[in-house]
Amino acid sequence: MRIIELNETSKKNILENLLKRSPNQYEAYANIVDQIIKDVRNNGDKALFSYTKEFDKADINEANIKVTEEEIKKAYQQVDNKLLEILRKAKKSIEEYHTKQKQNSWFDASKEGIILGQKVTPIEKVGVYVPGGKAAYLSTVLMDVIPAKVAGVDRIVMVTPPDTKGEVYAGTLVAASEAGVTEIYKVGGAQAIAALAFGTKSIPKVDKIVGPGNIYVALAKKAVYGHVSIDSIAGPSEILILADETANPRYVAADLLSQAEHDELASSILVTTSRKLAEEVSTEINKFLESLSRRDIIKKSLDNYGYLLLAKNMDEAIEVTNEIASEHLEIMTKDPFMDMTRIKNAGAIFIGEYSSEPLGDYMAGPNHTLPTNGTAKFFSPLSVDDFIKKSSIISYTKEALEKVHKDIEAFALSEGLSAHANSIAVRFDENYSN
Ligand SMILES: NC(=O)c1ccc[n+]([C@@H]2O[C@H](COP(=O)([O-])OP(=O)(O)OC[C@H]3O[C@@H](n4cnc5c(N)ncnc54)[C@H](O)[C@@H]3O)[C@@H](O)[C@H]2O)c1
Ligand SMILES: N[C@H](CO)Cc1c[nH]c[nH+]1
Ligand SMILES: [Zn+2]
Repeated sequence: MRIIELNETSKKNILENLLKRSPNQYEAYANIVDQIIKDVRNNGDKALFSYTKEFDKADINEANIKVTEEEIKKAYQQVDNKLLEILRKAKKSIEEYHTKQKQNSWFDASKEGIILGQKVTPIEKVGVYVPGGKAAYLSTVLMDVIPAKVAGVDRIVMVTPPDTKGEVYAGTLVAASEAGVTEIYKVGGAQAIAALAFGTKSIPKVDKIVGPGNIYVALAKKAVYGHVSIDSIAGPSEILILADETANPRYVAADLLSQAEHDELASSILVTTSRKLAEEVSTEINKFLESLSRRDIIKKSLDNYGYLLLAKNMDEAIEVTNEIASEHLEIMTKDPFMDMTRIKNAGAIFIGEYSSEPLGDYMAGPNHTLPTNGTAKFFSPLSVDDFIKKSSIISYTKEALEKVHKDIEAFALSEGLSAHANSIAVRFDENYSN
């Protein structure tokens, strides 16, 4: 991996290169995605089955699209007990963490004659996309479904692409059942997103779609936004490690490699004040690489989007870290908690040398569906908030309204809205009494 000294030009070039990975840069795929969505909207199941045949090479029809109880039972028989135990442990910590995010309705009656409040209601029907192309994402099932359950969502509809035999990986089915999914359908890609957004004979229309996926899925979510709500548009994985001379180069190298294996488009960046550390990390990466299974993906991702960046001092290191706004940020410095207080933009922050990123992917409890491609500047991790909505509550007695009625009427008239003014005034019209 190359070592690059930070200056204005190198910073600009790196930021531009990283943004090439954004779903916003893939308009070339938009035509095919729009066509798939239109087709599913107009032709329902027929289009859905035909795209599943074309892209997933699977024969799916009305009779086999929905995963049955028998298929779930069979999946449990196929899954190792040890894995089931691990899934349950992960579920417990994800549940504990997300329960702390829960917001309650509140009512304030502290002013005479007035009750104001906020009523929290779960979204009724949610669609969860679980990727099924290049890898099985059991952990993503837990991360996307558990916050919906904690929020109190009634109906959780999961979609995931089938294999060529028309089946879904047993581990994915078990994770879905453990997490509490209501129903599972064997469809993927843009066609699955369109089906959830508009409904077909086999698949129910939902109110919101969440979950990561490839470029077709990301663009389809973007296209149906407005017909349904969506979470953020998750792009390829990212890690940035902020480290000084006290960091262990082996740990830094191992952690950079962990996200590189997700995708050729994943990005892995070290920002350090120590040239010695950068050189040692480069050596350690080469040593580890030989023993890793997804070497080809890792090499491509490191060649295109891997950087060892040398900063003049911690101020410059933190400034570029905030500018990149990485999905995952690890801090391995002398005083990582103090440095964390200066971080403004990051999806998840891992503090200290024993908080390696995969801990957050699987077990710690916080969500691993995080903002990518610099969107941590304005987006947050998937959370219970994504599965609720709020209604404002307003209740005034006659006496309370009387104190402000003249102000409201004047305010309304200043906007030229006499019917608004009238709706208040009519209640204090002395010619009529109730
Ligand atoms: N951010 C996160 O939390 C997170 C978690 C897990 C996975 N991911 C990401 O999700 C992505 C998963 O992608 P994937 O491809 O493995 O699975 P996927 O399920 O997203 O995509 C597979 C589907 O893509 C469609 N497709 C494939 N080729 C097509 C074509 N030529 N035209 C139209 N549609 C086509 C097919 O319908 C297929 O079912 C990866 O980029 C991974 O990094 C992110
Ligand atoms: N690191 C990914 C999110 O960027 C999530 C994941 C799932 N499995 C392993 N990792
Ligand atoms: Zn990961």
